[in-house]
Amino acid sequence: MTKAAVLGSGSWGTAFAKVLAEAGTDVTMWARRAEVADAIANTHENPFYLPGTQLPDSLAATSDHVAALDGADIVVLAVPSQSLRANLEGWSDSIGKNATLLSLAKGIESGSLLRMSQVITQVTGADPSRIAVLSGPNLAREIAARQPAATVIACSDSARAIDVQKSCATGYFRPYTNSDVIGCEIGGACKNVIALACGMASGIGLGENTIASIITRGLAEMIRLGVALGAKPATLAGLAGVGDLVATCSSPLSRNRSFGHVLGEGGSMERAQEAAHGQVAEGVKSCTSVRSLADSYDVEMPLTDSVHRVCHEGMSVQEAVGKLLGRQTKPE
Ligand SMILES: NC(=O)C1=CN([C@@H]2O[C@H](COP(=O)(O)OP(=O)(O)OC[C@H]3O[C@@H](n4cnc5c(N)ncnc54)[C@H](O)[C@@H]3O)[C@@H](O)[C@H]2O)C=CC1
Ligand SMILES: O=C(CO)COP(=O)(O)O
Repeated sequence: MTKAAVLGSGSWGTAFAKVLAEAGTDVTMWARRAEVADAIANTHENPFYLPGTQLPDSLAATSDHVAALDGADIVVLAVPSQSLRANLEGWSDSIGKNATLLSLAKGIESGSLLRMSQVITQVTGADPSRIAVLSGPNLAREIAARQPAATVIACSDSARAIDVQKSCATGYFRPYTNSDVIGCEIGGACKNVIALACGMASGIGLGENTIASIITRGLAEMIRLGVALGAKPATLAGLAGVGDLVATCSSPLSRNRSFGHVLGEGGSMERAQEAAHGQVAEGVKSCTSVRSLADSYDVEMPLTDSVHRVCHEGMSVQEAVGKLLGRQTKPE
């Protein structure tokens, strides 16, 4: 039986641990706070991040990372992007030498501008062939309710991708393998930024034409950056690109879209943060790192730049809209 450790017990870590357990994998979750681990282990619910969802009895939980990692074939990294490095530094020595490291995080590290798989290689020294990424239209609450969805598992080693695929395939969760790690990571990080833009647009009362235009031009930005970094355009036309963009930009369940909506309504960053109830909206930090990454490759990303200006330079959403539409006209 495949054994997995899920490190991070937020909404996606918990929902994905449930998927793994329901696919027949032996799963132990790690939570930073003992009260979260205790609640999962004793009440089979995570009242802090996924209230109301019954978790499988077989799902174990602990706040001791050494115990969670003991014998794990698959190590699922389910903490937010900006805290992955610091966490991994503490976990690295306890990770099995042949374990597959599966990243769930959708962001680009601030400062270093590294993708999550690159952070993992840097901290653990693991060969890139051991690192996999899972990304797709996977809003945690819908997956927890067993609503059908598909996803992508990207790994340069196809045998490992297939092992991970088998560990999480269920009657409602359909993972596809892909060898394009860069494409999946860029899709996941960029769609959060574009979802913030869609939320901002809906917050100031704009309708579906605007949202569709942002999604489509956001996709163009994502493809430009991805291709510059070595991604395949087909990956970004798939579940980890278009698929996740559509889900995140359209759903009120998205934390990024909701965060942008509050800003569009005229709320402050602090108000938007409060409304997120302690959950992460990755695009708020990644808009800056994606923008810097794009700059360093001479890639134009005007929507991403506008999201950065609204979030971090005090530009109003109205001003950002005016600036975007005032740009020189050009061919599609
Ligand atoms: N929630 C969702 O629907 C989905 C989320 N993701 C991605 O998964 C990643 C994790 O997101 P969620 O589980 O949704 O986040 P969350 O905000 O629900 O929970 C974050 C988890 O990380 C922990 N955490 C926060 N800062 C930490 C730190 N410094 N050290 C250790 N643990 C820390 C929290 O205690 C919590 O357990 C993010 O990159 C997100 O973009 C991907 C797909 C779906
Ligand atoms: O990544 C997600 C869906 O695929 C979740 O998006 P949010 O982080 O915006 O909720």
